[in-house]
Amino acid sequence: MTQQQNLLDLKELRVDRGGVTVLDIPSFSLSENEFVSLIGPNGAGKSTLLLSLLGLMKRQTGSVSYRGRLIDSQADWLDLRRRTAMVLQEPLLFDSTVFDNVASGLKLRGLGRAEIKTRVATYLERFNLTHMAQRSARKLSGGEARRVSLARAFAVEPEVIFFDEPFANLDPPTRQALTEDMDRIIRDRGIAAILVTHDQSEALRMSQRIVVMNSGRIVQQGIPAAVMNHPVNEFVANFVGMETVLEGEVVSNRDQQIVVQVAGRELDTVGDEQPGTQVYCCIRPENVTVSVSHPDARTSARNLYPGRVAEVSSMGPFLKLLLDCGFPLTAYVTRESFANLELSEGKEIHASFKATSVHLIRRRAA
Ligand SMILES: Nc1ncnc2c1ncn2[C@@H]1O[C@H](COP(=O)(O)OP(=O)(O)OP(=O)(O)O)[C@@H](O)[C@H]1O
Repeated sequence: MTQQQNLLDLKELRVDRGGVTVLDIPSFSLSENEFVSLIGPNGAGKSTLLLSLLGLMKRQTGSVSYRGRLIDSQADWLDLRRRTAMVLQEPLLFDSTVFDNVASGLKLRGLGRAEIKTRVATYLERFNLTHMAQRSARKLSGGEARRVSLARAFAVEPEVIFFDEPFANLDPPTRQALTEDMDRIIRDRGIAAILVTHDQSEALRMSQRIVVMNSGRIVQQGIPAAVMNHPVNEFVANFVGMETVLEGEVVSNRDQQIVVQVAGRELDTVGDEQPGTQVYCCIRPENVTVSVSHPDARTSARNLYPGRVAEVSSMGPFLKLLLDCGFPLTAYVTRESFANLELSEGKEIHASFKATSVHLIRRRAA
């Protein structure tokens, strides 16, 4: 794979608000075509980081470079903002038609009337808004208004796009439809993106990299499966919820009975995904059963793997077992089961879980 050029590079950023340091980031970068999600609890500094990357936040220290060039004048910041677009949780539409709202960024950038008309028509169509072009933006539902704000952002054909919880409070089907539309355009046009989200499924589905923030700092970043399966500390482990997340590829689908290939093994699950689809298989630790002998073949669990206990750690009333079954798998057992089964690190076991316990999330190709 060729080395991708960094689009954005941020160095030594410190932001103080009300005498308190709310952001302290030694470095952060975004590559060409990359999709990064920022996750973290309320107040972690995610929105402040987005605003800082665009020079929209007063900072104590820090520099931003774009395509290797330091941004060091007001004209440079304006040029950077012209190449980017931002979508916020609030659609912030002005009191005019849907068409005018989508056209607004293009007028600001000085495009001619004919070009604006064509461009707006293209993006209204891509976001399924053509039939409401002349509707008042004031009379839209929450989901429609978000669609308009997305169309407006994409219409300027940005090189980088920033999303600050653009789908919060939308019902799951609307959210799913919007993320799919957005994902398609991002891939088609090779746009780099940073998404702030509280929805980890969304972060998994969309991103090539997840950045976990807490108290103004980046505490971990990496490919989604690495962050989910190998949290660097207790904070990240608690925050990401400790589900097992495995990268795989669907190899067959017969009447929605799906087989996914994961690290050379086959996993049975259910769903609509077709062969060739890249997916994450998410398995909650409470759905994994551990036994020391081969369990009765008549169990309803479709997935059964020999393995061994790689690591044991305490989780209050439970013990958390990290199992090595050729792929990592996390399971919870009670202290009583742990003693009865005479489990210990290194012990050989069988792990099983039902096909219906595997939650599939489509994954962006690397
Ligand atoms: N105007 C302000 N004055 C003082 N402190 C502020 C101000 N705005 C934000 N902060 C503080 O900066 C920190 C980072 O806030 P920020 O909004 O970036 O967090 P976030 O991770 O985006 O949170 P959320 O998930 O709640 O949107 C928080 O501690 C917040 O209280």
